[in-house]
Amino acid sequence: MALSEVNNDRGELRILENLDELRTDLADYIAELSEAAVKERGVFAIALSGGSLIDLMGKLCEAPYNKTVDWAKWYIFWADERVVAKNHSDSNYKLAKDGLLSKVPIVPSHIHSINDSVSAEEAADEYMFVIRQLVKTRMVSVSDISDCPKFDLILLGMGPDGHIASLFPNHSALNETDEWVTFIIDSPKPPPERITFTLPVINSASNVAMVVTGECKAEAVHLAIDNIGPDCPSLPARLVQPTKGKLVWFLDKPAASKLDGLQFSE
Ligand SMILES: O=C1O[C@H](COP(=O)(O)O)[C@@H](O)[C@H](O)[C@H]1O
Repeated sequence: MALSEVNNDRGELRILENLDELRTDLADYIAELSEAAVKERGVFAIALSGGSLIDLMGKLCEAPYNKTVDWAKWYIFWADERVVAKNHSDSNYKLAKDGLLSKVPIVPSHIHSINDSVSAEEAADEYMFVIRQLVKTRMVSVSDISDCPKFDLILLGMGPDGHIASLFPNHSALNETDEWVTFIIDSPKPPPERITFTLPVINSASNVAMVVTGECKAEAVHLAIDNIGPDCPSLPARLVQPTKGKLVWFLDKPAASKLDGLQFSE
């Protein structure tokens, strides 16, 4: 069972005993949001990240979720992507395809991955154009405050440096407010060329889940969540603040180990 609490404006914290419990809680959460979105809008627009997230979503490929989730109503996007061939081991698309999308009955035309045969800049522009068309047809909702797409759920991981999607600490992409998707060619973590949702898009989502595990991320979790006063660095993860949507953190105990005021009994 999750140790769950609300930490002021930093969202709901769900701290799970171990990775198995986290996987189950995350699958339940995604399945519930999918059901609610399909009931309300007829579709579920979900944006994935790469990294450890896909493995942590693995329970969705198993019973009961593989049978109970309305996969035909899912529209898949990526919060960030590395600009490499789709069959490259660095591709977030390949990771999701191998670990999830090939194991459940998602409609292939609902999978909106980037064009991997153009430059990072062109890939970002094309991807934004695709999202714009889907906003027009309301497959993706629109935020009434920002005019940004309002995804039903954006799933984010976080690096030990506090980066989310491909928004890295102190990078100018963090300041991009005009575009929905931007590109970088100097990622501090390889590969260097990436496209990424911008903060306004992330913060316009109906739901944002931060899925973070492992002790190497404990310090970044503390800096992203705790009230650390005026010296608070502008850690990308701390800038995830959905305007009207709901933010939930899924943490295992090692990732949560440096949070203020939490004590775990052995
Ligand atoms: O490079 C990336 O890293 C982050 C974090 O990955 P993780 O393996 O530490 O969970 C990931 O969320 C992002 O999508 C990816 O491109």
